[in-house]
Amino acid sequence: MAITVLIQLAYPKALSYFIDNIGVRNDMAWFSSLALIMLGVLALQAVAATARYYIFESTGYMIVTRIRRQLYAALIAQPIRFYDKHHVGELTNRLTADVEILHDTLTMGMAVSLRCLCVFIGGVAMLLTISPVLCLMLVIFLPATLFIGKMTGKVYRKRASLMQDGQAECGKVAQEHFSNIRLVHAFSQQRTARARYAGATGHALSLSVSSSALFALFRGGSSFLVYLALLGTLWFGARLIGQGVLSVGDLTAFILYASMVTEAAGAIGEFWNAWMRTIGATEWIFKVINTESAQEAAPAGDLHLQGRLAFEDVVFAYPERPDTPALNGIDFSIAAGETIALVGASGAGKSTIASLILGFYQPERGSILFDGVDASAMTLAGIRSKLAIVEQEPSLFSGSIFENIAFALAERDVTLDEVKAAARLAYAHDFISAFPDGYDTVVGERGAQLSGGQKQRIAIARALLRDPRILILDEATSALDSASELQVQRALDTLMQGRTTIIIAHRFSTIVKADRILVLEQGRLAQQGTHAQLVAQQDGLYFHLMRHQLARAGRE
Ligand SMILES: Nc1ncnc2c1ncn2[C@@H]1O[C@H](COP(=O)(O)OP(=O)(O)OP(=O)(O)O)[C@@H](O)[C@H]1O
Repeated sequence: MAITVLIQLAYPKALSYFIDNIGVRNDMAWFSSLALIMLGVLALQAVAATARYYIFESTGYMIVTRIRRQLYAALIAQPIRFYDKHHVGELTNRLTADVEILHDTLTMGMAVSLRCLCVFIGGVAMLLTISPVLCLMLVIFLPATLFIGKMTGKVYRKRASLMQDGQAECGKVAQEHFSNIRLVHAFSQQRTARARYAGATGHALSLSVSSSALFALFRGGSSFLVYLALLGTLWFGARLIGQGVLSVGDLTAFILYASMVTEAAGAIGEFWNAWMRTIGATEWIFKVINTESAQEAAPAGDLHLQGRLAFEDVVFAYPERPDTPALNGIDFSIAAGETIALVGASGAGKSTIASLILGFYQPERGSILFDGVDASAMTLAGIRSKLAIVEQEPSLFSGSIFENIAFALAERDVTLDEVKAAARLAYAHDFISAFPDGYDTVVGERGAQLSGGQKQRIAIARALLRDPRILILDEATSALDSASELQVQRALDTLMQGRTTIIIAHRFSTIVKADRILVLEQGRLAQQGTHAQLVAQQDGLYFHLMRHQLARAGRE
């Protein structure tokens, strides 16, 4: 950068020397060698500019990648309540678009403004050496340009933050419709989807357009001031030449330096605006990176659990609905190896109990105990290393079947033999082996290339590989065909053997088989006992629920 700036600054002076000697020297060979020297210098400048461009661009990419990784790590570490507030589409947009803004500012913006600052300082020094009197002309206009830049910069910063929020909203709307594309088509909601996206992009557009108006005003105003300054210099310079104080070459050099300096001042002002825009747009990123939860979670440690679990007077409300407790004074204990069915109407709090066991949220009051020890006295990673969940709609990643099963163990590499052993126990080995690529079969996004029963058996194999002490099963409400159902049930029976199991149960057969049933009603524990004990209480909620379920089964 130093080379390019020095050459840029030397150029008008050389030109002035050239012009003033045209009339004095009449030696073509001298002119030719001077022109050759200038050509060489210009070539050197081109090489230096290329190197500068490369260094800034590549450094910018490295910084942006680093920030993107830090943001991703911070997002992944955020507690589940963060994801209740922020939509996936919004977050992916922040990860790409917001971070990208940094790249432009950090690369060309930074390179240009640093160069401009050097050119500005050097140019002012050259102007002063040529004619301090003429400099007065510029002194009147420069502060005005800088002032405009500073004022607009402040407004930009606020606007940029709003603009990025608008873009994030667009990402959220798009992602929501893409991920529910089957539903959108099935309900012929393409037009609504288009309208919602048009609404979101329209809002983002109006924010961008009003920012462009501000930018245009800044550009127009500062370029008017620049030309006004040059015109004044020309007028005043002509008078100085008439008085014999200044040569034509000096005035030419002065004008070149003056335009260099004003251009540099304008570019610095523009960079200032861009910088403010970047700060505004990236405020959110750094806020997330610096949150406490973004810090590395405590390691799992070597926790030994038998699998006893207890809730003691647990009260909990979701952060989004602080005034409506989802659980209210829940009290129960489960012995190691016991199978518990959680039953209750929709919204009674079954999934919330599972979320609290998994440490997705912390109780507001009361405690959760593992083997008699309060969960708050253990590390979350330690507790989770002893837990596994099989979801209602098993989540699979778009990688291979091997990767999806091996996902169970984050802390160490898993061998193919271990994965195969888990798949065999989950009755999944046969169908996996029947695929041409076996365990390397790619399952498609969210496991789209597998049947419901196959996905469930892969999820069961994953849980088996984890070898948990406590197992949480969210029973699928949608029925599989009977052959598939049988295989899934056999796989589940293997998985549950010797483990404490909490089932969010929907099927009669599962509920009846459980060692104990916890009946929930609007966040409270209404009843608990075995099936036989509970059906005996004919005025109880369980009796009512079962009658309802059996009547429905009869109708089906
Ligand atoms: N993330 C959330 N934010 C705010 N409220 C929530 C959230 N998840 C659930 N709730 C509310 O908490 C209450 C208990 O919900 P929960 O999902 O535990 O019920 P459930 O018994 O599992 O229901 P279902 O059988 O329908 O899955 C409900 O009133 C529900 O609306």
